[in-house]
Amino acid sequence: MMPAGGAQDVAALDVAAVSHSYGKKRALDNVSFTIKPGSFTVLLGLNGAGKTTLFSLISHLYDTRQGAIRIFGHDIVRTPGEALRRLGIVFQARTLDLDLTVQQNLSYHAALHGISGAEATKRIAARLNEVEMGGRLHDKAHSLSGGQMRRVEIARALLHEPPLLLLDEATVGLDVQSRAGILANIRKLVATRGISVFWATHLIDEVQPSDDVVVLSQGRLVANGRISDVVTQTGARDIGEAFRTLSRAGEIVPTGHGQ
Ligand SMILES: Nc1ncnc2c1ncn2[C@@H]1O[C@H](COP(=O)(O)OP(=O)(O)OP(=O)(O)O)[C@@H](O)[C@H]1O
Repeated sequence: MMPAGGAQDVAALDVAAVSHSYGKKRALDNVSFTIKPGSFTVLLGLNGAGKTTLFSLISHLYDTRQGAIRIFGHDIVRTPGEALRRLGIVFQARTLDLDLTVQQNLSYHAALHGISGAEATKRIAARLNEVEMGGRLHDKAHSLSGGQMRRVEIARALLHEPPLLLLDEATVGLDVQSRAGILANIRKLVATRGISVFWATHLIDEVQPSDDVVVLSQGRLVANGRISDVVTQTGARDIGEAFRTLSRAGEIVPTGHGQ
């Protein structure tokens, strides 16, 4: 099933010539790329590459002053309501209210999107089941593990049925098993529901050759395309080596990270 995001040929996300500065610090420099509908696209970059800045612009936390960002054709500055309706976000920082139950956390978010009553109840149950958290509806958020909280946040981000989901370092701080479980869950959503996912990480082991990738280094786009093609273009043996080469091209590999 394809989600109702827009025509098939419209990009899920179109980032066009976007720059952003904090005072004199240029965090993003003329970045352009698109994300195809129904794809899993990885945003790779070492610390300080500009990933969080890019996500803040896409989610309209910051104004895009240079360049344009469109979500399924809707400009985030000119038509933020239309654009944001199509976007779900899981931030790096934990955002559940720990004193509320899982259901209360999700009901609150549903209400913000104008979803209430039986429809909210139905959607909350369906989304929690998808992330294997259906049995925890009435538990307080503080009783969940870090990985379980992340799953609930993913369910919450999908309540308004956005066709594009952004996740900013969603697996940071989790153990290997939780990381793998969450990643598998998200990949399943792409395969079964046709959602487009933009997954920011600095962990190479979360990437598969068939994924699309956007590589940022020091605020510049240094590679974009199917991972297997990017690996071939850089003459590397694997994505790890390709990423190290691309990071060196951006002159940002810190001591001990490059070789
Ligand atoms: N509020 C701010 N004020 C000044 N400089 C900032 C601010 N936020 C980010 N920067 C700088 O902009 C650049 C990009 O930062 P950003 O947080 O977007 O990178 P990132 O790829 O998300 O890194 P990390 O994984 O460490 O969060 C960095 O050099 C950072 O120091």
